[in-house]
Amino acid sequence: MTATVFIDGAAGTTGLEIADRLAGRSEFQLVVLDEARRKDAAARAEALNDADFVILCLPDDAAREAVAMIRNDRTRVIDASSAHRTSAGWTYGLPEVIGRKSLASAMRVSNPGCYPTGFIALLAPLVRAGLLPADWPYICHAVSGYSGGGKALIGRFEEDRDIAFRAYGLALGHKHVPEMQVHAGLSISPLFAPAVVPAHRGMLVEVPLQLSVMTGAGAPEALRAALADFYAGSPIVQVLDDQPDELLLRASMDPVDTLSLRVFGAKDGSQARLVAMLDNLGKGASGAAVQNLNLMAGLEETAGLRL
Ligand SMILES: NC(=O)C1=CN([C@@H]2O[C@H](COP(=O)(O)OP(=O)(O)OC[C@H]3O[C@@H](n4cnc5c(N)ncnc54)[C@H](OP(=O)(O)O)[C@@H]3O)[C@@H](O)[C@H]2O)C=CC1
Ligand SMILES: CC(=O)N[C@@H](CCC(=O)OP(=O)(O)O)C(=O)O
Repeated sequence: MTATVFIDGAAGTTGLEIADRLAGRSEFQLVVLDEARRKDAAARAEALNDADFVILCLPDDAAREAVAMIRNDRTRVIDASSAHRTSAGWTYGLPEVIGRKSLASAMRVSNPGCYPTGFIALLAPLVRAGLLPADWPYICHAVSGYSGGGKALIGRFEEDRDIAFRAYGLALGHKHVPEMQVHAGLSISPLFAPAVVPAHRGMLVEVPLQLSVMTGAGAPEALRAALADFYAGSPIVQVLDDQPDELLLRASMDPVDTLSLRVFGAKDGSQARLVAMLDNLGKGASGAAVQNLNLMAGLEETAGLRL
């Protein structure tokens, strides 16, 4: 049977990439509101209540409003915004970490933030395994392509070609910090230092570790082996054991829905750098939404993905 899918916010950056990944899929029929009606509350309420699946690709407040407009107990929701990522009653849509079975019956799924996807994928398995402490003040550095900020940031970077690097979140308390703490299983809020580079897509998320002063922490090789073991068999998350001298984000990067994890270690084992690379619009947003939709619909999780 064909399930109907309504993307609320379909004209935005994430919505368009989800529609790309669903194009040609016979299992789903996309419901599209034309330009004149896509922000019309009555038209949206009707589409939200008629669809089998709704994917919210909206700013947080509009996502909360959309959820409130659903007046039935049948429509299943994937919210790409950060409105519900630590909310009770919502399943966090990182299947590799929370378990694929949780997605199968979930009615409300919160798609992870792009940066938290890398951070949580690196830390959650290691904290769970006792190879890294839960009570540690972790720091996360990250750089993102400008599409991570949606239409507004794309417009800004495409207008001002002179921006070479944009450090932001300088007031601390970035909106991703709560989900990073909760879903990595940390008792201390991590310090998050994000930046944007003049590339459309792609991101690198790093957690540097002073292992020698972290009581009970595993050696870099043990951390790498534990991640490889945890993600063994995943078609999407790859744990690489190459040790390149540099990691490059390319401005010409094509869309991709994989997530690559690496552990770099000092020769004496005293320090390590955990590094995740992903496409903010792939596993960081639209690819993850389609993976979650597949699992919710009981389909192969990689259907339609760019692997
Ligand atoms: N970009 C990324 O890499 C990621 C984005 N996300 C999240 O996904 C969500 C969408 O982000 P993104 O696609 O980047 O943002 P965009 O700004 O590119 O798109 C948002 C879309 O929502 C539309 N919109 C805003 N308010 C309403 C409303 N009340 N009713 C209907 N449509 C509305 C906008 O309309 P208009 O076109 O008129 O402005 C726009 O088309 C956000 O919550 C974002 O934080 C999550 C992970 C990564
Ligand atoms: C480069 C950039 O601006 N990135 C966005 C995060 C993108 C993302 O993960 O989306 P959510 O807002 O849904 O969490 C930011 O830092 O706010």
